[in-house]
Amino acid sequence: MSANRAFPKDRAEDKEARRRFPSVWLLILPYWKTKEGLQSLAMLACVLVGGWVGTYVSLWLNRWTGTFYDAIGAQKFVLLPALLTSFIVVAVLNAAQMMLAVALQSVVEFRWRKWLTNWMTEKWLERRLYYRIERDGALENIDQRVADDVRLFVHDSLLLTMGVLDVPVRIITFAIVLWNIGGGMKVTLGGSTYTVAGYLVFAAVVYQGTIFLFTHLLGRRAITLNAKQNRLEGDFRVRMVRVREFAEQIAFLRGEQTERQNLSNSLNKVISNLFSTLWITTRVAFFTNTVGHLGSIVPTLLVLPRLMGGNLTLGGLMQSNSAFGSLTGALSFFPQVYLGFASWRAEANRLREFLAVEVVTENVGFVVERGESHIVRGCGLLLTNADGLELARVPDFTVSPGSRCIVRGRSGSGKSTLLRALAGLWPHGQGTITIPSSGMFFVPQRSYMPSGTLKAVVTYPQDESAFRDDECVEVLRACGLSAYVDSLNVVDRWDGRFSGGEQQRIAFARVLLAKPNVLFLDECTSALDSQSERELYTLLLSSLPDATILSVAHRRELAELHEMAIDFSSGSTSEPSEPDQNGKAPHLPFEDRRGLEKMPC
Ligand SMILES: Nc1ncnc2c1ncn2[C@@H]1O[C@H](COP(=O)(O)OP(=O)(O)OP(=O)(O)O)[C@@H](O)[C@H]1O
Repeated sequence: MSANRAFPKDRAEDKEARRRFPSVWLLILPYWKTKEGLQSLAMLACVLVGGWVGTYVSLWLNRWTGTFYDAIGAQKFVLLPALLTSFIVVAVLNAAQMMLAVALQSVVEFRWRKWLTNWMTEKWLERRLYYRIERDGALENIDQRVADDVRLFVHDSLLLTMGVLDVPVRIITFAIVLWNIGGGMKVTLGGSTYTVAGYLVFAAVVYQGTIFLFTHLLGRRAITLNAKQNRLEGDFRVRMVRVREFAEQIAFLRGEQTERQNLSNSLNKVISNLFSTLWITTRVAFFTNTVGHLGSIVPTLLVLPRLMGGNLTLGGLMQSNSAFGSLTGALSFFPQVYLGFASWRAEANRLREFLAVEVVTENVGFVVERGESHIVRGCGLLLTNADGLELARVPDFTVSPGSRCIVRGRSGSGKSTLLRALAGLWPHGQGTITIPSSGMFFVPQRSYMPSGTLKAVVTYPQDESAFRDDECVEVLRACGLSAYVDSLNVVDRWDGRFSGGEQQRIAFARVLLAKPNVLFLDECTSALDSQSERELYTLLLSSLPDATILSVAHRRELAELHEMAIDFSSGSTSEPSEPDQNGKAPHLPFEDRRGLEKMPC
C-alpha cells in the first residue's frame, strides 16, 4: 500500500517518522552525477570564481573611493580624469562579469530543473505510481509538486549554495579592509585608556546581528505562512481545474452556486493567509528600512572622533563607510538565508513525500501466475479495500483461450474491481490470478481521449505513426464514425466534441487496431443503444475470432454473445441463464463451447 502520510510538520513529531522519508540528497545528487551535471558543475565553478573576482573588484573600488575623495579634498582636480577613466573601465568589466555570472547560473538552473522534472515525471509514471497516488489518495496536488516545487527547489538550492560559497570570502575580505581602515577606538574606563582594535568590524557584526535577531522575532511566522500559502494556492487551482473538467456535469446540475461558494471559500483562505503574511512582512519591512537608513550614518558617527581629531581624511571616511556597507551587505546574507532556507526545506519536504510514495512497494495480496496461453483464471479470489475489509468474493472461473465470458452483478458488487485486479491495478485481496504474459487490452468504463489529432486519439496508447491513415479510416467507418474520417488529422479537444456513445465507439476502434489476444471490456457500451451495442460486439467478435474476452455488462442482450458468465450476485460461474427476448434459453453461438470446460484451480 502507498504511504498516505504527510511529512511531519511539527518539530515535536516523531523523529523516527521524519527519518522514514528519503533523504534530501536523493533529490540533489542524481543530477550532479550525470555528464550534463558535471558540465553544469564546471559552469558553477566559473560563476564562483567570477564572484571572487567581483569581491576583488569591490576591494579595488573601495581603495579607489579613498583616492578619489582624497583628491577632491586636497583639490587635486588634475587627477580626476585618470581616476574616472579607470573607474568607468572597471565598472563596465564588472557589470559584464556579473551579467555573465547571472546568465551562467540561470543556464545551470534551467538544465537542472529540466532534468529533475523529467526524473520526477518518470518516477510518477513508472510502475503506475500516478494511478496508485490517486486511487489511495496518497498525495495532494501532485502536479504542483512536479511542476512548481521542483522549479522552486532548484532555484533556491542554487541560490543558497552559491551564497554560502561566495559570501564568506566577501565577509573576510571586507572585515580585513575595515579592520585596517577603521583603526582602533580609544576607550577610557576607570581611569585607564584602552584601544579597541578593529571596532568598526565589531560594530558591523553587532549592527547586522541585531537586524537578524529582530527580523527573526518579527518575521518567523512568515515561514509557516509561506508554506501554507503554496498549499492553499494549489488547492484553489485544483478546484478551478475540476470545474473546467466537469463543466458539462456542473452545468446540467446547475451547480454554479455551489461551485461559486466553494471557489469563494477556497479563495478566502488564500487571501486571508496573504493578509496574515502582509502584516508580518510590513512590520519586518518597516524595521529593516528604518535600520537601513541608520546604516548610512552609523559608520560616520563611529569614526567621527577620529575625523574631528584630524586622524582621518575625507577619502578615509568615504572608504570606511563603503567598507562598512560592503561588510554589512555581505552579513545580511544570513537573515535572507534563514528565510530562504525555511522555504527551501518546505519545498524539499514536499518532494520527499512524493519520493516516499515511490519507495513504498505495493503489498500485492494476489498470487499472479503468468502463462503463455491466452487463458484467464481466478481461484479463491477475495477483493478487499485498502484496510482489508471485504468488497467481494469472486466465484472461481476459468476462461479458456478464445472464449467469451460475461461478468454480471449488482452495481457496486465489485465487477470493475475484479478487472482492476486482473490488470494489476488493485493490490488489495487474496487468491490466485492466471493471466497471459502479454497481448492483453483493457477498455475501462470511461475512455481517455488525449488532446491532439483524431488519429492520435484512435491509435492511443500507441504513437499515431504506428498506423497508416487508411487503417484508421477503415476502423472508424466500421465502428460507425464515418462522419469523422475526414478529420483524422484535425487537432481538437476530442473529449469535449464526441458524445458519450461516440467515445465508446472510439474505444472499439482502438481495440480493432490493437488486435489483442485477450480483451477486458468494462461496461464499454453503456452509452449506446441496444442495436448499436449488438452491432459493435458482433463486429468485435468477427474481427477477433480467437480473442479471449471478459466483458462486464448489465444488459441481458449481451449475455447471449458470451459462452459463460461470472455472476457476482449468485456467487456462481455458469453459462448464461438469462432468457432471451422470446423467453427461451439463451442461444450459445459457439458450438465448441470452449468456455465451459471445467478447469481445476
Ligand atoms: N479506490 C477505491 N477505494 C476504496 N473503495 C473503492 C475504490 N474503488 C472502488 N471501491 C469500492 O469497491 C466496491 C466495488 O466497486 P466496483 O467499481 O468494482 O463496482 P461495480 O460492480 O463495477 O459497480 P458498477 O456496476 O456500478 O460499475 C464499491 O463499494 C466501491 O465503493
